[in-house]
Amino acid sequence: MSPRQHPLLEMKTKNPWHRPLIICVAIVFAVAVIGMVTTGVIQNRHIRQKYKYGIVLDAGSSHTSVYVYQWPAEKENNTGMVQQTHVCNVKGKGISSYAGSPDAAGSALGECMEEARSKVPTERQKETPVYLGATAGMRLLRMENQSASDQVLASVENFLKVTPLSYQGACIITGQEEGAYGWITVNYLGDNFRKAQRTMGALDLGGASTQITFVSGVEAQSPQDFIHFRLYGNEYHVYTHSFLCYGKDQALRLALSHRLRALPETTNSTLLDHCFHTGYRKQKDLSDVYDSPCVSKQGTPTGTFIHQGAGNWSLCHQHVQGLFNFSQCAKRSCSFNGVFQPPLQGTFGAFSAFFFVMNFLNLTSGSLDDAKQRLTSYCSTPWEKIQKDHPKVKEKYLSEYCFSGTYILTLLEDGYNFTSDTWKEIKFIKKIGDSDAGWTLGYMLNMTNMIPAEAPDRPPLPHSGYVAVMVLLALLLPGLLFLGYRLFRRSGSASRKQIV
Ligand SMILES: Nc1ncnc2c1ncn2[C@@H]1O[C@H](COP(=O)(O)OP(=O)(O)O)[C@@H](O)[C@H]1O
Ligand SMILES: [Ca+2]
Repeated sequence: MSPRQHPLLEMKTKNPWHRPLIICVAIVFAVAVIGMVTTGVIQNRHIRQKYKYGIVLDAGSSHTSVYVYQWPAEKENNTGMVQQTHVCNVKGKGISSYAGSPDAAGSALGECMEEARSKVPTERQKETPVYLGATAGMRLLRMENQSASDQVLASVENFLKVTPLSYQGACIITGQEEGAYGWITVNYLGDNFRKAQRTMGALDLGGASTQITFVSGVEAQSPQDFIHFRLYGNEYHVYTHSFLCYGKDQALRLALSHRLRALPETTNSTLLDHCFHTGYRKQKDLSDVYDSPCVSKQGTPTGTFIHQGAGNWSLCHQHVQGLFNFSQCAKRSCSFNGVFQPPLQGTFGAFSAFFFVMNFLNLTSGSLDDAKQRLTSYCSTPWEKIQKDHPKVKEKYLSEYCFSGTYILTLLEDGYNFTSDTWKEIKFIKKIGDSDAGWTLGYMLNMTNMIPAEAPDRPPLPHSGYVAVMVLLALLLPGLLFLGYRLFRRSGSASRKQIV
């Protein structure tokens, strides 16, 4: 008998699981899966593309840099999310050099501000905060001439106020803030706060001041040198000290003034300098040395002198040591000039001029003894050869690297008390990831309240993980249904066969 003729089989082939129905169900499932996958992907991309922006101007003693930061709008309290996307170095000197023509200080920022603005999408510009922080150059100008410093600040303020960005203020930050924000930057970028892991100390060397900042377990001897932070639910007891006049440019002036004192007061006398290369010879203005509150002077020395190199590292080292006072220390332990410093603890990130100089001299790795040996040979290299070997390096920097390298070794070893053993704990760094190490990022994080005192509540899965799980489930579900259907069919046809 043919199956067609069997009445029971006739009934089976007409059950609700007909082919058209299966096709319909399959289409609906396929559409649902495509819908879920698309939603997941679009949702994810949407979040990744929505950024917020912030701009910080670092008005240093030697020059101004404009930093642009960006972070995903919905993740601003997650550490590691803020990144530097652009930096622009303003042409010319630092804003404090405009003391004689304050009106020009603001407009000098024009090109870089335009460049920075172009990095921010137009629709975000109105809400993008702009901060200007001035450091030691302006601290010195304020000490010398408060009204000139006020006028320079007013000039940059007037300029920044009229940009389409959200101007938040221009101020001279304290040395303590400069140190603390540098420390926040390196530890934020290292993700040390969120992971509650050991923090890294921060060493910043500028032209007019230098900062040392690290976590210390020692009780505060001088409370003004300690700051307390509560970040992501953890407590940090941080020592920080800023030495005004101990940036490398002011230290060089101080060193020159010490040597000049020993010279006869006739004009154009020759100053033999062991921190400069043999063959280096330049006529300089005395005012270039003395025009600073960091250098003590009697009267206002005018005229010129001949600055002549005599490249000898150990004599230069001795001379540089003379810039520090190591004898007086009324506290338990000191760095120099009677300033309390607890024992060094942990690793240190050394940036800004610490990095520029040590990187140029190829001294970012190796031991302290190696560094001294290499510097000895570098300082004794004739100026002519140095120039020939580095034709593209700015002459001012090039002529000063022997002094700057010697100053850095002396500051770190004799000043801050690093030893041959602890030398390896110093990492000379320029950037962490894409962001420069420096105080600006920490400053912006603080001003925008982007580091919470308590760890934010987090969903158990990161967003990408959540999307991945959802997509996986969406793909698995129809597969399982199809499998179930096949099993159901198979058992159905088995029972039909039995009936047949
Ligand atoms: N390529 C370089 N080589 C050597 N020194 C550099 C280089 N670039 C910048 N510097 C120095 O880094 C220092 C930066 O200091 P700056 O931030 O302007 O001052 P401060 O922080 O004291 O206000 C200056 O002494 C500047 O000359
Ligand atoms: Ca600086």
